[in-house]
Amino acid sequence: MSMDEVAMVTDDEGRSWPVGQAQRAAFVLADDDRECLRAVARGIAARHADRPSGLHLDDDDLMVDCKLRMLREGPEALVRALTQFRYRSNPDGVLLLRNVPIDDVLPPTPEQGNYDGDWQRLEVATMTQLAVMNILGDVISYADEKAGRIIQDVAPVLGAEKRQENTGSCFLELHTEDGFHPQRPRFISLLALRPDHERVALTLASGIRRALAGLDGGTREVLTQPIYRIRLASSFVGDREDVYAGPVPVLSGSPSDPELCVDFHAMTTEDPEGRRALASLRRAMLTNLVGHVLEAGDLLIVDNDKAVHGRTGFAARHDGRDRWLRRSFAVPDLRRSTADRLPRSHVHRRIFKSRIDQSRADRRPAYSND
Ligand SMILES: O=C(O)CCC(=O)C(=O)O
Ligand SMILES: [Fe+2]
Repeated sequence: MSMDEVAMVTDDEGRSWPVGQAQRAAFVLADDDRECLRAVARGIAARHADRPSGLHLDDDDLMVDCKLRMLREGPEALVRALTQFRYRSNPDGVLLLRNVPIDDVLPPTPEQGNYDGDWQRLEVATMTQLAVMNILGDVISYADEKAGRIIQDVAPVLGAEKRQENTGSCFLELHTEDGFHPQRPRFISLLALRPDHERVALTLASGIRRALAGLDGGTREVLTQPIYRIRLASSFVGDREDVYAGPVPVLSGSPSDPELCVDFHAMTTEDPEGRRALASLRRAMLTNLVGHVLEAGDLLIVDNDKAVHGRTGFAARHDGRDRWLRRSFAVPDLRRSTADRLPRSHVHRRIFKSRIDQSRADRRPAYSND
């Protein structure tokens, strides 16, 4: 799509919304900076070449190395842009990096949504993403989700088309990532290895800084009340539909520049005013959408405190060349979750245990379905 073109998005209620270009917040790496970053990634990979596959990437020393090498040898303009985004965010709450290095030869898109091959076959993409995330914050993952993988795969899974999670391929409603989690990510990155065949899957985002102007004072006030509950994502609890976190407010922090935690699919409230306020917020956020069809080498960073994100539908072919993104998370301070991680691990322990698990466990999880 060109800079001027405006796409339309139809949500799952059949209403259409215009989409601006996420490219207005794009940072395009110069070719020599891309090659510089590739060399940084390969250097890190070479020093950690012996790491086995599996949960190989969950190691403090690897994260230390990523940060150090990026600061010492990475492209200065990129480190500057990432650091500024960390401090200041921007009106749309997204930063699109383009011309990011990835591996020349890619394995087939994983059919079951998880890449189980050797990480070394994706060493450039893997270490580039970790290098970027280590400038934005402290990398974290969640044991409940995709087995706690530090880098997760986002690919369409046969039979999951209608799911409101990243294995699906229907319209994915706007959401804060893991808004129900006590240590939800501050930043999410989505690095594209392959776009969808027809290049119609628009990754969408909308920033609260823009949407706030569309909300009257009364609505803002209601949204700051802790009256909302969020259903835990199916990626955490499987088919259970009755596990909720909260109550929480939708808006918090500075009244003029608030933080946002919302999910237009999984959030509910019993309060009628609260429901009206949520509907107004959804309209305001859909009025301020930006979107981008992620191409190979595009890395979209979402500020998960300032923006919601989602995706339009697309058709998967299951031919090994379907859309394939890789995702990772960062929090501002890993130490906040010390009690919930093993020493030197960046994987947060499970927050959900089924009733059967609980009868075996001594310690209560943060949420349960009791
Ligand atoms: O597929 C996309 O573009 C976004 C998926 C998503 O919301 C996620 O993986 O968190
Ligand atoms: Fe998401």
